[in-house]
Amino acid sequence: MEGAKKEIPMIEKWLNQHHQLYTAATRHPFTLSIRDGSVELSAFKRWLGQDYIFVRAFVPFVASLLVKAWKESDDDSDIEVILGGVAALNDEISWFKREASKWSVSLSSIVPQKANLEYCRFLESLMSPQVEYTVAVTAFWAIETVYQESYAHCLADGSKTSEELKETCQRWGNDDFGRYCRSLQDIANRSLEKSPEDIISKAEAIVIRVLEYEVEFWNMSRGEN
Ligand SMILES: Cc1ncc(CN)c(N)n1
Repeated sequence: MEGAKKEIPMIEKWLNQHHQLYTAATRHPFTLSIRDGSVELSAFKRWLGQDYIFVRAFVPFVASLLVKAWKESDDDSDIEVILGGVAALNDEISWFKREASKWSVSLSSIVPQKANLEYCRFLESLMSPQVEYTVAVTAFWAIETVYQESYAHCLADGSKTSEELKETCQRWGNDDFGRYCRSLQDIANRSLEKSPEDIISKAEAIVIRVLEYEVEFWNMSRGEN
């Protein structure tokens, strides 16, 4: 008997179609330099300070996503997965403060760079109630996954990551964070599957923008913008 042909989930399709951009975000020269042990400490510190600012802006975005999940999702477990993300962010903020003090980075005097401000403004635009849950949860998957893929690669076979940066890589590269990102991917795929064409196109455009913003974000570590 011939079995029903299974459709390729939307996110897998996009990862194939936008492979080059996805690789630019998840195999960026900054994280590759962490992986090969050649990273400049000044670049790492620049990233650390900028990311602290980003993470603070990320919290209200995730809070808005919880509201959308509560109103629009047909699966109660979505809220639990997203709440797990909020808990991880709570830990992340404490970790940034500890890590900044370890490297003598003064978080109160960090000036957000242009790429960071633009990314935070983009996050704010996604908080609008007009942005559908499907679009926002797909953006959330992309944002979290870029860090997961990038930092997991810094710990994978053949890496020469220094001992002092391994904890940073573990934060996003660990298996639990990987499972959490796969749960977000499942949520996004399920939500996309039920969505009309215009929402699917909107979500795809947002994923492309997230990947571009992530590349620009890593670029800041070079200190050029
Ligand atoms: C820019 C950026 N993107 C993603 C993450 C992962 N929460 C982060 N901390 N910073």
